[in-house]
Amino acid sequence: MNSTPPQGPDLNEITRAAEAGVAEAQFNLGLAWLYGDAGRRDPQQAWTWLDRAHAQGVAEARAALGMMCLSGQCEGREGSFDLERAVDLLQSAHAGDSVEAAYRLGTLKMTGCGLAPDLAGGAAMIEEAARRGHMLALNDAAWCLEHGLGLERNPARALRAWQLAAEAGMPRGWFTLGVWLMEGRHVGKDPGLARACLERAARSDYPLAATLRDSLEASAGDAARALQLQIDPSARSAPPEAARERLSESPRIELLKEFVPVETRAHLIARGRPMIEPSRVLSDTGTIDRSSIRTSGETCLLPELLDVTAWHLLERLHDAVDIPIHNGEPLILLQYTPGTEYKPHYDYFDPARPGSGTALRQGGQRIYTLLTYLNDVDAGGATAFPELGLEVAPDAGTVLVFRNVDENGDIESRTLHAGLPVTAGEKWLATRWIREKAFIPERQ
Ligand SMILES: O=C(O)CCC(=O)C(=O)O
Ligand SMILES: [Fe+2]
Repeated sequence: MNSTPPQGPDLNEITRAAEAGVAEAQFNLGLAWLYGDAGRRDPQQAWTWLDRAHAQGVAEARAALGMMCLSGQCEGREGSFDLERAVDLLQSAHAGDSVEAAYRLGTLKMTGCGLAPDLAGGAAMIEEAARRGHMLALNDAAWCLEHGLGLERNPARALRAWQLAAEAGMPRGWFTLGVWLMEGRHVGKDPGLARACLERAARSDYPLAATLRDSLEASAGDAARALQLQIDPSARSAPPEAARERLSESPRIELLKEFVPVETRAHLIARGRPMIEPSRVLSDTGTIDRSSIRTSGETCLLPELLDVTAWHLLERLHDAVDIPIHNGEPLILLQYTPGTEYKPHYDYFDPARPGSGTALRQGGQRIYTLLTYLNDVDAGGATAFPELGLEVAPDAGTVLVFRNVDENGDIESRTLHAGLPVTAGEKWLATRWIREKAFIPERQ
């Protein structure tokens, strides 16, 4: 899926070629329908044309069909997921040399989704895709090299990978270089140069880039110099250690401060932003509907679509509460704009409530809630526990952890909580709800 989908006037020509049986045109037309460049999005058309290209041996079309199965558009039907078929299609595409398939299989292997978990094997495939110019793979490979995930930790190679990403125009590359220079991590501290790199990221509207840039007083340097940076062995090598703070013994509530680095936070906002839809809540009848209780926007990062950075955060969150990663519901990204809120509610499923049955069958009770604050909010947006007289400020990088059940596993009504209205700016939050058993969603 590296080629650019056709736009506007070209489309008629491509459609004619596709209808005449030209495989490459069928592939491009499929992508155009998939991403909406054909005027409107139509997964059915996308599937049809990609499938024809696939029948003619286009490996990247096979990879695109695999991606459709992963993202709930199998056979062009919305809401239809098929992990097994996705993996089959991706493996066959990879055998046919698809770069997209190498990248996606790499992430599935690393995260153990649909394939046996294999950190080193997954990282090797991601590196292969990065070497062949796959942009997302370049970012993920850099992350693996910096953090020693599946690849040997190597800041010098990570720096080179971020430089390549920046050079290729990826704002995440500029952002990371800016953060390293700002913190003096792996490279010498240089606020002027950091400002210039963050400015490049901010110009592409990369999340948090403008805020960080504005926090730097020094005059701007020339961002291009960041592409020649070398590792400085005397510089700091890692982000600061997180600190735990207990806010309540019973129910158990604690903060993990400075737990989530700014690159992860910006990346999650960047992933969430294009997919945000109005939030919904579980009703008494078991349906999931829009409601005045919860007026934020949200999206969910399905496990099949996790990238290495998002997955790495989940691993660390689950380690912090010592519960296996498969007990987690998919990560939810929430966006609150001024005036929006999440009114007082419980995260647990009350067994006495008629709508709870289906939810409880999918992995049991929600024993933990982990809320990660992704940005600093200009005003408002605290998380409040009215029964406990407690308010938690949404400090960027902090994780709020609370247990929704007591020592006996019974629901704990004092965990009643609310996301208070945001009064200025935006609030971005990542919510991870963790079940008592492995979470097995009910979906086709
Ligand atoms: O926005 C908040 O602070 C609370 C969010 C929340 O309660 C939830 O996502 O379950
Ligand atoms: Fe909640």
